Amino acid sequence: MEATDRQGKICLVVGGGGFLGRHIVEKLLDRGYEVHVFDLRETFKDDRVTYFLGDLCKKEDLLPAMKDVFVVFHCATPSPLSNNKELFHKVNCHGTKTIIEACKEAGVKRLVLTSSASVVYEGKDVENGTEDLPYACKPMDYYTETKILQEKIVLEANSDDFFTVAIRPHGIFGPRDPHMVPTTVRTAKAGKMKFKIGDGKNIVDFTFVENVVHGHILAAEHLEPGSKICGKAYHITNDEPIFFWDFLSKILTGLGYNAPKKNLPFWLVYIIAVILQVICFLLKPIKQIHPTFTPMTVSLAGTHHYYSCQRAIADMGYKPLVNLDDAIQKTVDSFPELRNTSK
Ligand SMILES: NC(=O)C1=CN([C@@H]2O[C@H](COP(=O)(O)OP(=O)(O)OC[C@H]3O[C@@H](n4cnc5c(N)ncnc54)[C@H](O)[C@@H]3O)[C@@H](O)[C@H]2O)C=CC1
Ligand SMILES: CC(C)CCC[C@@H](C)[C@H]1CC[C@H]2C3=C(CC[C@]12C)[C@@]1(C)CCC(=O)C[C@@H]1CC3
Repeated sequence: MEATDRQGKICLVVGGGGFLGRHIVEKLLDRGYEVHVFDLRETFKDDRVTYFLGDLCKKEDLLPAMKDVFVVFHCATPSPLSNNKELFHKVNCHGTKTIIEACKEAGVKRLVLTSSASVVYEGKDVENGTEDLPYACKPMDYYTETKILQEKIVLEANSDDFFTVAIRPHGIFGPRDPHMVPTTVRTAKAGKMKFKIGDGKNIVDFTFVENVVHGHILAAEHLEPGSKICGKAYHITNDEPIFFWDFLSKILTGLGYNAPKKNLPFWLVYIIAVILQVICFLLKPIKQIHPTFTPMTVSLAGTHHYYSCQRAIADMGYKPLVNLDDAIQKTVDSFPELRNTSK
């Protein structure tokens, strides 16, 4: 899309106050779009942005933000590492249906959903998985369960006059990441990162946030009547699968922490995670506990899960903008507050 074509076009980023959402906002502004943000919370101020505070589950909150909008990016979610079944179903399912209703009422024609490559993951190895893999029959957590439902809702809404596409990133990291890097450092600081889970040879995709943003904007600019991307899902990765524990070790050593050297059997850690899950379930009426080591996180740490992005390369001309080594360095440099000062 030419720069002149972008002028006057309004993009709405639902969840634009979050990690990925704010990076999408910044890149849209750089490319000359007018940008609205819709979020529960105002996490930043920018005179170029029109910020709407509200709950995406309420159509009356959404409609003012949708006036004259060219495309909606929906990247809102409750925190993926929480375990609130009701909230996940409310926001990711009911909320997404509400966004679609509001789009149609406001005359918005394009919706780009941030889905997740994890919609096909159920704790077993996925090696170079394509978008044709079936959805997970037994999702490992409520987050994944509702991301599957959400993607189905959005892709099924695609029609001759309402164009939708789902972008499936995997393992997003980068500046202002609230999940990956802070959780890794917190775990290391707690002395729980002394061991690798499994043999340390499981291969995984980690995707730099700027590459995820690039995939989203490419999709929005290809989302036209008759386009082959309409109603489809696309994996967006760095296209550089890496040993899971090599990636974490680069992040940890980059921030001055020791990388895990020894190994623990995967099955042993998994059994401990399951026992922890049962204990947390029993204690729920007394106290909400969110352990770092859950069956899901342990499985992600001990199995292969990397995906082919050939469909995005072929259909949208996607190509990662930042390679993994540069991305890791940019990320480490962006978290001075997480650096190990005790050495
Ligand atoms: N972080 C990762 O590694 C991956 C994330 N994703 C997807 O990327 C998207 C963005 O994820 P992150 O940026 O990491 O999440 P985040 O937690 O940083 O941002 C989510 C935003 O959604 C907003 N939100 C939540 N409920 C809302 C509601 N009811 N109304 C309005 N706003 C609401 C939050 O306030 C927050 O600003 C999500 O859809 C997630 O499923 C997909 C693959 C990997
Ligand atoms: C405690 C260690 C064993 C793991 C530390 C790193 C983890 C916090 C991250 C490693 C893989 C990440 C991941 C996600 C969140 C953070 C990790 C578990 C997601 C679940 C985020 C939301 C998604 O859509 C899928 C991601 C898969 C990878």
